[in-house]
Parts: sequence; structure tokens; C-alpha cells
Amino acid sequence: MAIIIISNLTKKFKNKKALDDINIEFLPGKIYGIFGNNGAGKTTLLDSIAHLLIPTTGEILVDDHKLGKHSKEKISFMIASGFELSRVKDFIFWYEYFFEDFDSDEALLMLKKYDISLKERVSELSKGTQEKLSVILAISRKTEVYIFDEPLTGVDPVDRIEILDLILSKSTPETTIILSTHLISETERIIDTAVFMKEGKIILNKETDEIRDETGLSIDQYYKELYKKC
Ligand SMILES: Nc1ncnc2c1ncn2[C@@H]1O[C@H](COP(=O)(O)OP(=O)(O)OP(=O)(O)O)[C@@H](O)[C@H]1O
Repeated sequence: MAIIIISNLTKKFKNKKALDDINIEFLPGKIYGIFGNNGAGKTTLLDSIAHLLIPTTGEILVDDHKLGKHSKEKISFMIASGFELSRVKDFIFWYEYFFEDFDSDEALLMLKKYDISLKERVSELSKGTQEKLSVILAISRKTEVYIFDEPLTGVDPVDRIEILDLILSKSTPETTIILSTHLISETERIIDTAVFMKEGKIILNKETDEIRDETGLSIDQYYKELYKKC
């Protein structure tokens, strides 16, 4: 059974439709890649699931519940802002305080591995290191859904492999991972289902193995072919 069911979801910013009648279900045990050109609506979709945005119309159900306290316990997502004055240790403290399922020992081990000091001001870290911190905080929670919006953009190619492996380590038959990225060729090895978005709509939602078998192309090649045409 789907853990997330989205029905007729539309999100407007003033008169602009960022999401246009989205219908999609996310299953446990799967890793979803959300791909699309700039402005396609990827972040708006992920922020809507994380309840950071309120839909204009439509519905999002998580584990059969409307978004709220229950979905907050089920979903862990990367934070992308609020870094201004805080130090790394403040984030560890807040996560421990707000989330009973946060494993601070696991987070501290990963911070050590990536040489991220607890004393550092987050705003003074490089963009890539901020992204690593954000991924570490998100995966140190024990939830059923993990959402990563562009987790690799500023990360160097060697660490990208490790960050992807960290994300992959959260994959179990019970967890759902949703990842948005422009780095299709680097992420497609871990993606089970590719979701292509354009102008606020989902134009493809298919198993990656099926795409490769049917087209003989990698997901990256198929994406480029499809977006060249439309
Ligand atoms: N807070 C906002 N106010 C007004 N318009 C917004 C806002 N957030 C997003 N939009 C608009 O909604 C559309 C979808 O934006 P969104 O950030 O979801 O796209 P995206 O697929 O994540 O793009 P990118 O790949 O560039 O990050 C864009 O046209 C964007 O300008």
C-alpha cells in the first residue's frame, strides 16, 4: 500500500501554477528520482509533501492521514534555510529536542567522518558542506519517508558517491526515499522509479529498469531525448 497518496494537487503562487493537478503515489521499499528542468515544480512538490507549503487545491495523504502531526513523525526532509546564526552543535541540539527518533550518536559519527566541527557557524561552511550537514541531519532520524531536494549540487564528485551511499543506507523494504536532482547520470544507479516533471505536471512515472529495457537508453539519455522534443 502507498505511504503517500497525492490527489489533484495544484499549487499556485499568485497566478502562476507551480503544480498543476498532480496525481501520484509513493510506495514503501522504493527510491524515487524526481527529475525536471528549472522551474518544473520539483521543490514545490517536495515542500508540499513536507508540509512546508499549503496546497491551493488537492490532497496529500501520508499513511492515510492528512498532513499534520502524524506526517511529521513519518517524514524526514533536508532543511535548506535557517542556517544564518547557528552553529553545527545547535542543529544537533534542536534535532534531539524536536525529534524523538533522532539518533545523535549516528549524526556525530558522520559529522566526524566528514570533518564538520560542532563549533563551526553553519553560514560559514561551504555550500557543499551545508548540504552534507543537511543530509546527515535528515538521515539521522528514524522515519519511513526521507525527502532530499538537490542533496548533491555543491558536493564534490568523490563525496557525492558517499552521500548517495549514505542515502541508500536508509533504503529498506519499509522506507520510501524521494530525491530530486539534476544529476541524473550520477544518481540513476540508486533510483527505482523515475518521475519526470515539466511545467508543474508529471509527464512520466516509470520504473527505471522498464525505461532501460524498453528504450535501450540510460535514464539520463532518455531524459535528454524526451526534453529535447517537448
Ligand atoms: N515562493 C514562491 N513564490 C512565487 N513563485 C514561486 C515560489 N516558489 C516557486 N515559485 C515558482 O514555481 C515554479 C516552480 O518552482 P520550483 O522551485 O518548484 O521548481 P524546481 O523544479 O524545483 O526548479 P529548479 O530545478 O530550478 O530548482 C517556478 O516557476 C517558480 O518561479
